[in-house]
Amino acid sequence: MQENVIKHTFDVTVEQRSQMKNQKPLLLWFTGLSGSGKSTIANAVEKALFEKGVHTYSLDGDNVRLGLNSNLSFSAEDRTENIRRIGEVANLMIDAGLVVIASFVSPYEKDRAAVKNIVGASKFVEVFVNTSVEECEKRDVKGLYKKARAGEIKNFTGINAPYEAPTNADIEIDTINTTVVEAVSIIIKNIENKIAY
Ligand SMILES: Nc1ncnc2c1ncn2[C@@H]1O[C@H](COP(=O)(O)OS(=O)(=O)O)[C@@H](OP(=O)(O)O)[C@H]1O
Ligand SMILES: Nc1ncnc2c1ncn2[C@@H]1O[C@H](COP(=O)(O)OP(=O)(O)O)[C@@H](O)[C@H]1O
Repeated sequence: MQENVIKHTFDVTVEQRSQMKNQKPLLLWFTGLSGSGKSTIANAVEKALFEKGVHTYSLDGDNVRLGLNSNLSFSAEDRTENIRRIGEVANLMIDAGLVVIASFVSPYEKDRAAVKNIVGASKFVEVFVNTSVEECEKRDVKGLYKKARAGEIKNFTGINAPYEAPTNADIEIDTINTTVVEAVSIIIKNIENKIAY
């Protein structure tokens, strides 16, 4: 598509930036229904990493949709574009040497696979926050399930839009049987070797 654009190479490399930060960059990708616990666990993981001196940055559904992706809806096509742009942004942050924590519903398997392809499989860790629709609806943190049931939100994931659950996530967290503290410990254990310089 961009036939007249030629990639520029800079002298300071990702390896040098990584060495300076004493860490290897990584994308930790949380997927799950609205209210499943993505932001809660991602926030706790970022705090734990921050305390260990790891340079992180969090990308979160609501925040990105209020800014960078404010022109996108929740149609299947726009969700795909949402996730593609986030994958590209995460890839730039990886190039900057950061451990990126992304929390998006990301309901389509092919979109998550595309992000993995953008950043490279070795730098992608998928965390499936596995909470049933029934439980998310019971929590209804933002009152969105109530609105969706009342027909006030169309294309609401889990109610009237699909969620394709990952079949081979690197980490799966069942939030009924796993506390936030336990989830953090499972996730940190999984990634500590991957981010160690
Ligand atoms: N129709 C519909 N379906 C799902 N979610 C909806 C919808 N409308 C608004 N919201 C709110 O937007 C947040 C999800 O945005 P994402 O960018 O993560 O969605 S997606 O990955 O593009 O599917 C999601 O935030 P989280 O609750 O943090 O997941 C909701 O608060
Ligand atoms: N084990 C758990 N892990 C994560 N969240 C939990 C857990 N148990 C209860 N919750 C609650 O579920 C809600 C999840 O909301 P949130 O993190 O905003 O979800 P999401 O980002 O997936 O929309 C929060 O109110 C949180 O306190």
